[in-house]
Amino acid sequence: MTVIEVQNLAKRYGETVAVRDVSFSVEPGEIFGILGPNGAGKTTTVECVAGLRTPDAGRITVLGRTAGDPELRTRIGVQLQESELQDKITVREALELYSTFYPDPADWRVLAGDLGLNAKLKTRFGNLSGGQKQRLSIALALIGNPEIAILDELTTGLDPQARRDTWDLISGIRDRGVTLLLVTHFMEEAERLCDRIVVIDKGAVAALDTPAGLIRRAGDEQRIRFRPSAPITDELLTVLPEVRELHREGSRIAITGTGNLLHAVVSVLASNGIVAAELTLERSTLDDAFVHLTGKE
Ligand SMILES: Nc1ncnc2c1ncn2[C@@H]1O[C@H](COP(=O)(O)OP(=O)(O)OP(=O)(O)O)[C@@H](O)[C@H]1O
Repeated sequence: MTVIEVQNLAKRYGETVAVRDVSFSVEPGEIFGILGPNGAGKTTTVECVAGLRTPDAGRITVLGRTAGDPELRTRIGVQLQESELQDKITVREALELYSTFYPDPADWRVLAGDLGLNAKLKTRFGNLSGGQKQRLSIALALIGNPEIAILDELTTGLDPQARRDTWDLISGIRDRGVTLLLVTHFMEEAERLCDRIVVIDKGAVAALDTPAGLIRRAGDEQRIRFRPSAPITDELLTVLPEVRELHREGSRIAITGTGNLLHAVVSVLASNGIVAAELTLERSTLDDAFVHLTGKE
């Protein structure tokens, strides 16, 4: 059974069209990413899935029910960008309070440990750093042992180590069978975590694919750089069908091309008795795919 089904979602705020036409479906146990430039409509989309906003048009079903159905409240964990906690509440109080909202809550002590909050249990929310607030909001999204967790900008504000720890935590949650819907700006995060990604641009779907599939769409272009051990002519390499462009950067040569570029270039050099020193190879990344699809850096 499809866990989340979004069909032709549309939502506007007054004159602003936030979501024009978005459709996607999420399978059980998937980590499904929503990627897109600022203002693309990502948060509005997940808020509609979470039942926090009512769509103007389209249909959303979650676990077989219409989004917003009160029965879904305890089955979905939501972490949104803005936390609604009061400044005076301590971390421990928040965790204990949220545990009482659910029929089968997780052990908040374990979650606090997993999210590195143990030393902060007595700290008031208002005195937490941005990263600590973020970690608490992730813990609160997971505290009800949800079947689906919706995480919006999950690692924004976290330092690189905390971000990696959170990725491990997310992978662990998926391994327990939870389906995850992630909104993210971080390409590395999307590439590392997501099984599939929908790219939303100006309120509509620009692409829906696996991270590798999106990267392929950006073109299979590669770039190699090296320093030849002896002078060579451009023609030696530009005649190769794999080579699209050759530049000289001082004593180094930079080549872009496709297919089995590295093998083709190194073979020609070797047959001419030339060694490619300081050789590097770069491939398209999800960043390239994103720019290709949305035209935005
Ligand atoms: N409550 C609101 N009232 C009016 N306009 C809104 C509201 N929330 C969002 N918008 C507008 O709707 C559009 C989509 O916003 P949304 O927050 O869904 O995009 P987003 O892709 O999540 O953006 P970001 O990456 O910046 O968080 C934007 O133009 C935004 O200004």
